[in-house]
Amino acid sequence: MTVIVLSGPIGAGKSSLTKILAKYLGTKPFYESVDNNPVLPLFYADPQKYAFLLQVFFLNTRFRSIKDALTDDNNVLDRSIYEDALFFQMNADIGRATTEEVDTYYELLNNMMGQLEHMPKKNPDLLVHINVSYDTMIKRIQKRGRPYEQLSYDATLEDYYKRLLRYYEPWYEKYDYSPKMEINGDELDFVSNDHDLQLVLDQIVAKLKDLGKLPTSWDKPTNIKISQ
Ligand SMILES: Nc1ncnc2c1ncn2[C@@H]1O[C@H](COP(=O)(O)OP(=O)(O)OP(=O)(O)O)[C@@H](O)[C@H]1O
Ligand SMILES: Nc1nc(=O)c2ncn([C@H]3C[C@H](O)[C@@H](CO)O3)c2[nH]1
Repeated sequence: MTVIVLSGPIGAGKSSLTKILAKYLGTKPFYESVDNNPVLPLFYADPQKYAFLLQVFFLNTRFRSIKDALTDDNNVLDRSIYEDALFFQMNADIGRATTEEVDTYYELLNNMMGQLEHMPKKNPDLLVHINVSYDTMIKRIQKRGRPYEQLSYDATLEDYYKRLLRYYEPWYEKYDYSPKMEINGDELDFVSNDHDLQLVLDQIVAKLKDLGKLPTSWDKPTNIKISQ
């Protein structure tokens, strides 16, 4: 039984890999609230006003997802509570939260993280982090086409996205809730290239076997087409 959490910048491929991994390993995917998130378009239209509200929205859904996942013990999460503060701190650092909002946010987050310590399973089994460069990130954002994420919608998004990428490296180094591994999302096109996809899956399966989370005899499923 495994809980795998994915991480990585916007458009890195987390949702795509979550779907594939869940199918491949026979586990249940949990997706981030994006298309059903009423605050996200408000945030992009007026980040100053909505940064705190958006964070509380995400934090709440991520808390629910990680609790459910740690209970089910058979899940893949496309982003998780462990990444929440990265976004909020970055927004706070560029002046999008008051001191009171920052204090309230961290109290709430610490409270929630404290609750997780009382779960029978306390941590995920593996973090899979997808690294991408700025150019790849922008290409993927364009490919997916959410209007409010485009640079043409707001030219300051270039700085926002570049800044976000800079926050990921120290975040990954510091992350210690579980074993972790990185995927090169620039070089490996696991969405449209079956060879690359198999390479990524082989890396993840090898890591899970190393960790004793998959039996060494585990073999890839033969009855599903993973790229669909
Ligand atoms: N490795 C890849 N190669 C080619 N295209 C990719 C790759 N990963 C993702 N894509 C494409 O990039 C777009 C964004 O991917 P996806 O939604 O999986 O990213 P995400 O990390 O979940 O994004 P977000 O953080 O915004 O939720 C999609 O159109 C997807 O098909
Ligand atoms: N401010 C903020 N805080 C978060 O925790 C967070 N998580 C995701 N996002 C934004 C990025 C993509 O546009 C979109 C999908 O990832 O949602 C966030 N934005």
